[in-house]
Amino acid sequence: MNEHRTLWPAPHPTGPVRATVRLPGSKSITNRALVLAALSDGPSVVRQALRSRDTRLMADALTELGIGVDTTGVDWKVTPGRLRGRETIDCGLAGTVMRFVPPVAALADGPVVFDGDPHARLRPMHEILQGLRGLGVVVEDEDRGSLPFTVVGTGRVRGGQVTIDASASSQFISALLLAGARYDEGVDVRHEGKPVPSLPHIDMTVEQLRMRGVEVDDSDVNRWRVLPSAIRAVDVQVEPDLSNAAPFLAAGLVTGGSVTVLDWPRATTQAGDALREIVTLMGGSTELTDEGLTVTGSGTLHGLDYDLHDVGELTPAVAALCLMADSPSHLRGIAHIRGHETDRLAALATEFNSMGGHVTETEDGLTIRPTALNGGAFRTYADHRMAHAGVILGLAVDGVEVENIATTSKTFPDFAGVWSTFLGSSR
Ligand SMILES: O=C(O)C1=C[C@@H](OP(=O)(O)O)[C@@H](O)[C@H](O)C1
Ligand SMILES: C=C(OP(=O)(O)O)C(=O)O
Repeated sequence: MNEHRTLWPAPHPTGPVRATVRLPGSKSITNRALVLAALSDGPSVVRQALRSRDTRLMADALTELGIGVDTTGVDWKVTPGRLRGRETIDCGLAGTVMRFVPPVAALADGPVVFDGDPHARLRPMHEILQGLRGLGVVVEDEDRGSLPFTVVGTGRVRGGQVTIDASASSQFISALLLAGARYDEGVDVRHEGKPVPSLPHIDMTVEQLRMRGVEVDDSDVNRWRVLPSAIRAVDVQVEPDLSNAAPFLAAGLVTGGSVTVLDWPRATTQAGDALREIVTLMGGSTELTDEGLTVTGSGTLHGLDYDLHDVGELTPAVAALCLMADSPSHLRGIAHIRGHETDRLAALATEFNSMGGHVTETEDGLTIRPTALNGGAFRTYADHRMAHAGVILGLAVDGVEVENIATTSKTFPDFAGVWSTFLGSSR
C-alpha cells in the first residue's frame, strides 16, 4: 500500500488524560541557529537541535554549500567555511529552507539551484527573489516567482536598501535579515503591503542576530536594518517547540485532564507561547512553573473569537479545538496560511466537514459551528499540522483515522510513538 494512503487510528482516550511530556526542539530556532552558525566567524554548537525533516534539510543544504555540519550527536557542531556554488539544494517542503538559504547561497562562489517537493513549487517565493535582486543578486527563475530557481552566487553581495511585500510570509523578511550582516552594505528592508504575518518569528530572528553581536534596528514599523558586521560564533540551546505542544496541551483540555509540557520557557519569541492565552480563553487553566507548563481542562471548551495573524501556524490545532467547543468560533487574520504546507483554510474546512463539522472558509479565516462529530478518514495533504488537527479530533471522537501520520516528521521525530506513549502513560 502507498505509504501516503496509510490510515493511522488516532488514539481515543476513555478518561481524563493526566500526563507529562518532554518535547523535541524548536524548528524555527534550530534552523535559524544553523544558518547563523554557518555564517559565523568560528565553529559553534547548536545544543539539542531538533532532528526532523526540516532541520536535516537545512543541515544538508548548508553542507552542500561547503559548511561543516556534524549532526551525529544530540548537539550539532557547525564549522563555517568558504561558501561553495555549483550545487543543488533540496528544500523539501520547508519554508525555512526555501526562504533562508537563497540569501546565503548569494554569498557562494557560483550558481546554486533550488528545488523541493511538488507542493513546494506552489509556495510563495516571488517577493524574496525580488528582494534579493534589489540587493544586487542575480536570480534566474524564468519569471515563475517560485521553485525551482537558481541563485547566481559571486562570493559577495552589495546589499543596502530594498522594499518588498511580505504580507504572504514573515520568512521573506527573516531571510534577508539572517544573511544581511554579511552583505557589503548590510540590509535595510522595508515592507509595503497588507500587514506582515507572524511578527514573533521576525522578533526571533532579530533576537538571534543580536545574541551574536549583530546590530539590528527594528525601531520603525515595517522597517528592519542590519548593519554589516561579523556574526559572532555562539553556542545556543534550542528551546522545546511550543507550537508542537498544541496536541499535547489539547489532550488535557479536551478530556478534562491535566498535562505538563516540561521546560516551557518563561520568556520566548516562539509563536507557540500564545497557546497559554488561547487555552485560557477556551476555558482551561494554565500554570507556568520551573518544571514547565501545566494545562488543566474542565472537559468543556468555549468557542473563540481570535486573530491568529501573529501565530498562524497554530491554526490547525486551534481550529480542531474549536470544533469541540460549546459555542461558535471565528478565527481571523490568517489568509496567508493558504500558502503554507497546503491551503490550510481549505484543507481544514474540507476535512472537518467530512467528520460532520460545520466549518466555513471566510476571506481571512474560518467560522466553526459546533455539531455532533463522527469518525472516518482524516486527510493530511502532506501537512504535519493537519495531522496534529486529526489526532486532536481523535481525543473527542472514536474512529478517527489519520492519513500519512508520518508527515509529522517534518518537525517532530516519531510523533505517533510519542503521542501513543504519552496517552498511554496517563495516570
Ligand atoms: O520563520 C519561521 O520560522 C516561521 C515563520 C512563520 O511563517 P509565515 O510567516 O509564512 O507564516 C511560521 O508560520 C512558520 O511555521 C515558521
Ligand atoms: C508554516 C509552517 O512551516 P514552514 O516553515 O515550512 O513555513 C509550519 O510549520 O506551520
